[in-house]
Amino acid sequence: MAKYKRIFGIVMDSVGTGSAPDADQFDNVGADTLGHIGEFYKGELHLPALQKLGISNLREQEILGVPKIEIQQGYYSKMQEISVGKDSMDGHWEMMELPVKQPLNHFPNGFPEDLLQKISEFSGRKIVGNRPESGTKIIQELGEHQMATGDLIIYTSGDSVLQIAAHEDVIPVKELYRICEYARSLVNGPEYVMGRVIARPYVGPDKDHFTRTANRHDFSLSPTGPTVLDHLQKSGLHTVGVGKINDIFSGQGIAEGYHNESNMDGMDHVDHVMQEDFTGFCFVNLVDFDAMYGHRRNPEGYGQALMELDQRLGQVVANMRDDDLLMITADHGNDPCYKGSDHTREYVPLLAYSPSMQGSGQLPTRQTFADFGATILDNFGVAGNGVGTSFLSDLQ
Ligand SMILES: O=P(O)(O)O[C@H]1O[C@H](CO)[C@@H](O)[C@H]1O
Ligand SMILES: [Mn+2]
Ligand SMILES: [Mn+2]
Repeated sequence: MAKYKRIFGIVMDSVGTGSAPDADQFDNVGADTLGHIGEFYKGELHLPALQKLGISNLREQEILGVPKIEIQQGYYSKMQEISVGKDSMDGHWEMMELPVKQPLNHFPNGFPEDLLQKISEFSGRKIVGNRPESGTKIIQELGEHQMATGDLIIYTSGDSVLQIAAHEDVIPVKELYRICEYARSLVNGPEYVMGRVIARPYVGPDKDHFTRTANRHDFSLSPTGPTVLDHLQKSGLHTVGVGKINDIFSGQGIAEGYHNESNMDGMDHVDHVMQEDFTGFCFVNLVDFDAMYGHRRNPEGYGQALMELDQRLGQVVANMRDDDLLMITADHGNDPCYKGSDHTREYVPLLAYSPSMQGSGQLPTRQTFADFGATILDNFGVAGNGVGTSFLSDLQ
């Protein structure tokens, strides 16, 4: 019989905990999402629920305002990434035992002409932008032009992403999705292989009032092999995806899915799923940390969002059943105090708690995010891709 009947895995998107040993290869030495937010708050960052779970204990240096404590609930550690990229897809796929080993295409100098021409012909629209840029900056710069001309705003970042920004009144969301689906078909290989095509709709009257909407949609590369989610589903276990999870795995291996309007909406979905009776795995992504604060280099907003989540986590912990396991982690870093506007190559936290645990303490640092998925498979006695190492027997 499974040790835990229900496993809840919550990914705090981009909440890294210090630069990874290979950060130099990404020009990210010194990045530390949690550490720098703590410093920014000068001791006023309060995360009591995460603190009890060991969020500071897992670090060499505690988060300012969140002292290390002696008795933790459950087990804590940190995980290192082996995927070649530092995007959400890399992180989540690796957690599900499918690390991304093949480098994907990046376009730091803009997309090739042939690709853009095809998108232009398909959509009947001209293309502007075509460079790596922050999504909020580029709509401020080109949004009014788009309103006047109907041109598509296409841009990228340090990740393997092709993003299309479109004002909802000028290019309806449905049309934008169709264009993105077409663009997706162009970057599935063999010539170009990209992680994600992302629809970026926004609204607003003018450049000082544009806001992006929750109609964002990610069109990911389909998983290139079976994932932990597939293995679980094939073995008759229930799988739930909350937030971006469904997009990241192209729906593969997910039986029940929820779209999040925000982090708090995501936590409402968690509360809802916690009331359901099932045997299996609920995989949750909370993207606001990344999209609203990390890429925007906004440490104040980031800290606020962490404190809001912390309150909700306190309730989750209180509502857990004895045979529930909660694991909290992240998919990459995005230090809001770092240069640029891209993700940062960092360790991610790993917190594991069940009310049935008798012990607590530190687990060895995980050499790959895949240990997360390997532990879930081990719990249900299901064979996987053999990539990670289960820490199930350490949870006592
Ligand atoms: O600046 P915005 O549009 O939020 O884009 C960011 O979001 C993408 C996906 O996380 C990243 O690759 C980065 O480009
Ligand atoms: Mn992410
Ligand atoms: Mn991101």
